[in-house]
Amino acid sequence: MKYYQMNGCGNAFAILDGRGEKLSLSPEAVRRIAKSANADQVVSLEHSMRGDIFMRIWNNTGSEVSACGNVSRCVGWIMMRERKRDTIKIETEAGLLIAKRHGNGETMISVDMGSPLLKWEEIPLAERMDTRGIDIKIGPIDAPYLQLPGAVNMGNPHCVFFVDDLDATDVKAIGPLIEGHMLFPEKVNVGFAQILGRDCIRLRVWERDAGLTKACGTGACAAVVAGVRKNLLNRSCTVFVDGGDLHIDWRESDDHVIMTGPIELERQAEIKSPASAPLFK
Ligand SMILES: N[C@@H](CCC[C@H](N)C(=O)O)C(=O)O
Repeated sequence: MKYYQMNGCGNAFAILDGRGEKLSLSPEAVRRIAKSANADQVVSLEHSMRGDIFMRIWNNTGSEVSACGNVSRCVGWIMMRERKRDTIKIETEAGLLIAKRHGNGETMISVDMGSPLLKWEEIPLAERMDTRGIDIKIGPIDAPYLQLPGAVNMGNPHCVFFVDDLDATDVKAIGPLIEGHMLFPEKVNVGFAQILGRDCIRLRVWERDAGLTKACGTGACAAVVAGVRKNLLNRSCTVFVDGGDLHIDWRESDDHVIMTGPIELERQAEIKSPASAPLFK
């Protein structure tokens, strides 16, 4: 089976091509592969009835998830190379994604991430609330230093705080507190965005079940959607993450969010089984 180590803006992945055999990974196997590859997420590729490929995704702690923006670009690139095409349909548990090569750049890929889900029950939240600014405050009750994060589902749940100074924000302390907050029955990815201009933000994301990563693609989409809904941002926006830049377009014409960014192939090998993935290292 083919095995890849790739990253999208520094968000690191171990990708196993399980199309040749029935690949079923236990949470323990996922954790072991992720640890040995130093990956944030582990992905298996399977045959698809609806698209060119089916992509199954796990966080490095072993939980299965329906969406991952950065790995969608990586899988799109693998399939573009295999099929010698510039457009690929990727089936996920959250629906069908279309990946396209962007411009002439071999490794710049755009993915149509579909429409954001914005109703409270779609996030999901535990109770009815205006998702443009949900009722969470951090700090003293009469002078919170962070409050009213926007909530957005991009195939996975996100909440996004807009902060004055990202470097002064303790993402590693606040992230886990909010990740498991009782308002989020499925837990949540927690974004911290600093506005640099109406078309430009800096973003760090404490990812659900994976911790702080160098980039979160769905997090970047969610941050722009949340910023537009608060009238802080334009619909077309550059997002500076710790591992690079992503460009996000929340299209007015069809409500779809288009994410564009780079991918990098770090290593590739033929392995006998998932158990031999660590030997590759
Ligand atoms: N790195 C991702 C998101 C991965 C899933 C997330 N941790 C979750 O549990 O929802 C991205 O690029 O979108």
